[in-house]
Amino acid sequence: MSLHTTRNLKIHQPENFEFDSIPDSHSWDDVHDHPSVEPIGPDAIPVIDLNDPKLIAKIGKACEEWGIFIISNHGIESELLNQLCSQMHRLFALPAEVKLKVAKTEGNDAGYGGAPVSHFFPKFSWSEGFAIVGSPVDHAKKLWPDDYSSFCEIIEEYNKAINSLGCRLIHAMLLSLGVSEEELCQTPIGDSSKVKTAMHLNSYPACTNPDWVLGLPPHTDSAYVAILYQNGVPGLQVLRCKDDISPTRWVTVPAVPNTFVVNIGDLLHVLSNGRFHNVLHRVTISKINRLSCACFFGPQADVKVGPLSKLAGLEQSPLYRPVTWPGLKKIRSVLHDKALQAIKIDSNYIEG
Ligand SMILES: C=C1C[C@]23C[C@H]1CC[C@H]2[C@@]12CCC[C@@](C)(C(=O)O1)[C@H]2[C@@H]3C(=O)O
Ligand SMILES: O=C(O)CCC(=O)C(=O)O
Ligand SMILES: [Fe+2]
Repeated sequence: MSLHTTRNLKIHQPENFEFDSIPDSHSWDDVHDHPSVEPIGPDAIPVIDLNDPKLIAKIGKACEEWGIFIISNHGIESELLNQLCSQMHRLFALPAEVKLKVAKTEGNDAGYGGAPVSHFFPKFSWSEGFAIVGSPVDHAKKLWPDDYSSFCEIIEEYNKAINSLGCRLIHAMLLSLGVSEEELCQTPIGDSSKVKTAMHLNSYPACTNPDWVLGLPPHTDSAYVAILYQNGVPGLQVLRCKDDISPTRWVTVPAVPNTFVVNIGDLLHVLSNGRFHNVLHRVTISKINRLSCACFFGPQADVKVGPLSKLAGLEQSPLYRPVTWPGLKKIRSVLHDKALQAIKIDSNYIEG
């Protein structure tokens, strides 16, 4: 079985995944750096019903204490989710040489390849990804010259549905921070015309020997927030730091049918002046193929995001300097997990 890196994309083609003993290139030394635990007792990840009368308080608490929660009763049809899943299957089942026609290129987020964050790690991730920014039509035409429209239609329909869900969630998050209905539109994030989305489709091939491989290395997302659909197979884990009861541990996020996982990214941590937790997460692998679709909500390219003046006022001084989303991604591409430290008010990092 040959292993190869394709144009430095840090991905391997699915046909190369069928080996029993894991090659050193894919075998991580630190998968078991902390124990993996189930989401029970104090580690039960909050599940929030979108129709809960106490929605705002519950979302606020989950964003502060966890940075991740599961949302039920979201109103998105399961039929649409099944269609999204079939399109993801269809995409990742294409031969490697076809997928490589839409490989990511330097400086461009969109296209087929590994996650940019994987470049900071010495080992390969057991996954392939496809990022969609704006319309996927040009890429879809290259993938399926004779039938690209079904993919584009499903992506567009899903994008609309997830956008309105995202706006409702962001609205609730801002209210929980004490921003009033009137003030919402004056914040960069409360004005939905200033929010843009990007999608990341992930495929994690089944692995016969999954104990030392990782689907995605530990990372935070750079956006405000991500909404994740998973195909019923668990794999996502979040880091919970040492507390009175337990040591630092990886908590497995359950894959509850008909729910979405919502997690806080760096920009909402900045906007909330550190109140919302930008949760560190990773993906483990199992003997079943897993598919997921992460939808990232972030500001339009020219919008600068800093701590809300309401939160960074007299009592608490602002912790971070304002940044744009591309600006933050660029700093992350150099400093990786030290990026937020670099935009702290008291840091002397100068963007190059
Ligand atoms: C719009 C985005 C958001 C990206 C970059 C670009 C497309 C791919 C996204 C991810 C997905 C996987 C984790 C991450 C950290 C990565 O490496 O690629 C994300 C990154 C970010 O959160 O910045
Ligand atoms: O597949 C998952 O569960 C998580 C994916 C993820 O973290 C990402 O795309 O940023
Ligand atoms: Fe992520």
